[in-house]
Amino acid sequence: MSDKKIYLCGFMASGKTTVGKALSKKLNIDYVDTDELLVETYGLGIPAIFEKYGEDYFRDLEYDIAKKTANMKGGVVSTGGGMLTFDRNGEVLQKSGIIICLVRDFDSIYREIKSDKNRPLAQTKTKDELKEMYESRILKYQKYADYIVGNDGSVDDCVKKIMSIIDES
Ligand SMILES: Nc1ncnc2c1ncn2[C@@H]1O[C@H](COP(=O)(O)OP(=O)(O)OP(=O)(O)O)[C@@H](O)[C@H]1O
Ligand SMILES: O=C(O)C1=C[C@@H](O)[C@@H](O)[C@H](O)C1
Ligand SMILES: [Mg+2]
Repeated sequence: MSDKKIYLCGFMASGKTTVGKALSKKLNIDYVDTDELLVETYGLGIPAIFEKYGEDYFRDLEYDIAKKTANMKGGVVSTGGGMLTFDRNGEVLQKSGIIICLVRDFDSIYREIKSDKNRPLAQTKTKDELKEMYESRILKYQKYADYIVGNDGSVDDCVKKIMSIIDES
C-alpha cells in the first residue's frame, strides 16, 4: 500500500476524530489521531501540558508528532485543531499526504466545546472570541487544504464525500 496519508484537519469539534475513525474503517486502513499520539508519546494529557509547560511547548511537541506521522505508512490521520495553523506543520503534512479540511457550522461546534475540559483553548475564551478564532483559522486551514469538506450532515455523508474525493484523486 502507498504510504500517502489522508490528513483530516479543521477546527476543534469539526469531526476529525469521528469522521476519521469511520473513514479508516470503510477503507480498511490504519487510523491515528495526532492528539492521542502526542499524549501516548509524552505520557501527559493535553490540559496538563498546557498548564505545566505552556502552549508554545505543546506546539513544539505537536510539530514533532507531525513529522512522526509523515514517516508512517498510509492511513487516516486526524489532527489537532491547531495543527494547520502553523506553517511548519502544513509544510510537513502537504508533502506526505492529501489534506482534507472539515468545516462544521460554528453553533454546532460551540455546543460541543463550551464545557469540554479536554480543550484548554476553548475553556479560556468567550463565545465571541471563539467565533473570531473559528473565522480566522478557516483562512489558515485553506492555505494547506487540498479539499474542504462540509460536516453538517451525518457522519456517514461526510465519509462518503471524502471517499469520492479519494476515488477521483
Ligand atoms: N456529522 C456529525 N453529526 C453529529 N455529531 C457529530 C458529527 N461530527 C462530529 N460530531 C460530534 O461532535 C463532537 C466532536 O467531534 P470530534 O471529537 O470528532 O471532533 P474533532 O474535530 O476531533 O475535535 P478536536 O479538535 O477537539 O479533536 C463529538 O461528540 C462527535 O460525536
Ligand atoms: O485548536 C487547538 O489549538 C487545539 C485543539 C486540540 O485538538 C488540541 O490539539 C489542543 O487542545 C489544541
Ligand atoms: Mg479529535
